[in-house]
Amino acid sequence: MADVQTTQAASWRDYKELTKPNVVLLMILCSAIGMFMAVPGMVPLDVLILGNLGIALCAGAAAAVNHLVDQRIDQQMARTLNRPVATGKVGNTQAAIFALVIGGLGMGILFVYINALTAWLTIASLLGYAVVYTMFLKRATPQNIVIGGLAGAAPPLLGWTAVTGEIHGHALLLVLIIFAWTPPHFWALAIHRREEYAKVEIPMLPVTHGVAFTKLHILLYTIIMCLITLLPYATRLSGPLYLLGAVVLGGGFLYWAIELIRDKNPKAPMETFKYSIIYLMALFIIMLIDHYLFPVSSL
Ligand code: HEM
Ligand SMILES: CC(C)=CCC/C(C)=C/CC/C(C)=C/COP(=O)(O)OP(=O)(O)O
Repeated sequence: MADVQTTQAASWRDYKELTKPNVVLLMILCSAIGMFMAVPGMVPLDVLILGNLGIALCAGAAAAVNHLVDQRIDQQMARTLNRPVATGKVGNTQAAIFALVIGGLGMGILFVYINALTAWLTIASLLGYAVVYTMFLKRATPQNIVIGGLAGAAPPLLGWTAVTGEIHGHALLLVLIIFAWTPPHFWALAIHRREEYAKVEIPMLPVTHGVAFTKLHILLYTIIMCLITLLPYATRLSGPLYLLGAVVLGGGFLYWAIELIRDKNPKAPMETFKYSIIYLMALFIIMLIDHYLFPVSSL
């Protein structure tokens, strides 16, 4: 890959953009809440700070690799053409060094201050997104984001193992929630952007199987996700406040999934996408509040 001609000096903002900061922020919210859910009391402050820092740096490194690898397609899509590697503001070598430095730092923090299990699981997620999804699956199959979604769904498990050093069924349940959430989250946006994905020959579901098929699958995954979100209550990880939150928020998601199928509102795909982000954020925050208001021992 030849270095794109660097036309303008890169600023710290360009490097921040390389890490997909908003995506990583929501992931860190999920990993931090995974930590709190793993224990009845307070999470040790060093684990809270260093654990999330390590996970965030690794996720940011994975995102920087994604910018590097996807620069050609990013240059051709309106949504992504101003990205720092796509424009050449950050060169290939600079982006690669940046990813290596922050990724190495993140791994070092996790190995030294947290535990090897969390470090290995985080490395697996980093490679899952940067290599398996970005370099292969994304270009190979419309199931790309379903399989690749596992890497993005890992944060609550990473948070949980950072505190306990063990994989617990409850942590896997939290992963399952994000895993089921990812297809509706992404396909809603992919419907809106289907022409751009078609132009760059990325086989996203609305491109390969059409919009109606994708909407049906958004509804099916939303139903599965809503059922999965009941499991923390059923398995006594969470209490009544969480259950209420999951039902109300899930109802909102189902509303948008049905709106999509009714096809009366041209803004519905982007509204569904935006709602998906609020949904995940709110679901995890309510789970956290419930954890302390209705501790397991009182249920
Ligand atoms: C393979 C899995 C995923 C795919 C394919 C995907 C795809 C996308 C895409 C294409 C965008 C639009 C980015 C843009 O506007 O430039 C986006 C935005 C976003 N995603 Fe995802 N996503 C995935 C997983 C996740 C996960 C696991 C989280 C958090 C737990 C997440 C949180 C977000 C947030 C917060 C935004 C808004 C970013 C912003 O406004 O800057 N995504 N996602
Ligand atoms: C260590 C750890 C937890 C790693 C997780 C890595 C990570 C940042 C995953 C983000 C998922 C995401 C935004 C996918 C979009 O990619 P895309 O290439 O399809 O979207 P784009 O076109 O906007 O780049």
